[in-house]
Amino acid sequence: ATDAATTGYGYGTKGDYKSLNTYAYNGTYYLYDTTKNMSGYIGTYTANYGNSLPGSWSVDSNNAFTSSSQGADVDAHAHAGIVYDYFLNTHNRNSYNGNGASIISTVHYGSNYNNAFWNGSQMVYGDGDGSLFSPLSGSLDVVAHELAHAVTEYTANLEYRNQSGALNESFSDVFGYFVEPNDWDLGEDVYTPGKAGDALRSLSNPERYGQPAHMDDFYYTSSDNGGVHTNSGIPNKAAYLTIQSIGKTKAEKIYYRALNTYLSKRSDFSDARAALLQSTADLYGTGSDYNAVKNAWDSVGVY
Ligand SMILES: Cc1cccc(C(=O)O)c1OC(=O)C1CC1
Ligand SMILES: [Zn+2]
Repeated sequence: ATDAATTGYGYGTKGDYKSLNTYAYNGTYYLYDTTKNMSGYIGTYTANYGNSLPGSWSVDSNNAFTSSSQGADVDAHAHAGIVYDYFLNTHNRNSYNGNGASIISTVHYGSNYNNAFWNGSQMVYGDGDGSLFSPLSGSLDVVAHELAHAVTEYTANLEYRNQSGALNESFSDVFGYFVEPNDWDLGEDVYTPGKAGDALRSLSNPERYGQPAHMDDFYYTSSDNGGVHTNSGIPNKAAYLTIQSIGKTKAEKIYYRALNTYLSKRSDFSDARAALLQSTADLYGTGSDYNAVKNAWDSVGVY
């Protein structure tokens, strides 16, 4: 059989041209990227609107993934490659397990499914219902958010409930910003396609989308695993203040070091403050950067 790594192209869900790392096998082209220095590969599949995973390979007959139904596939594949490159180039981490594990994405999951998630083995994206969300792989910060859940699982493994769960969510939102730092919003590219200027969450103004930005407003609830998508506003605000003070380059190093070196499954907000202060001291000493991190967590009422 003739088979080889190829370069194809396609249009994302926004109609934007994207070059794609594909693979030719027996005259069919696959969203199968073997160009990275991984023991595995980056592969994109489609659930064909069903619920079985990973589903079937996303393929094309002429290496041009240009049909409208392929937009989500194109975005998931291209964005996964960008996020892989970010963790390797910025943090010297080879994939989510640090050892080149395959990055698998499945798109067209379910019907009008307004969610995206890491299921412990792979990323899964719904197409959205066209009102609340457009296909969720269309947003780079969403893909980074999901892959960051995998990184967290293989590092601190923050338990997905209460404060440790809100930290889990916050680290995913913060790495979503680090990968796509052109705004403080999360999911804005796929959230409410019919309405401009809004987002799923905001790091700079969590309150804008119903999240607390201070411990005084911590939301005690049994829903959403103890409000993990709500209370993440508090560490998110601290991250925003930190990045504004010490800059993205230093901030992303202390966030990665805290997650990879100091945090563990039951860590709470106070542990995150301590872990980020220790990471700052390790990397940059206890001068102005250290005081900026301290002030950020003081500002959100976490000591
Ligand atoms: C849209 C959505 C629904 C439920 C869970 C998640 C989740 O992955 O926690 C989710 O994705 C996000 O939050 C990403 C950032 C937009
Ligand atoms: Zn999440």
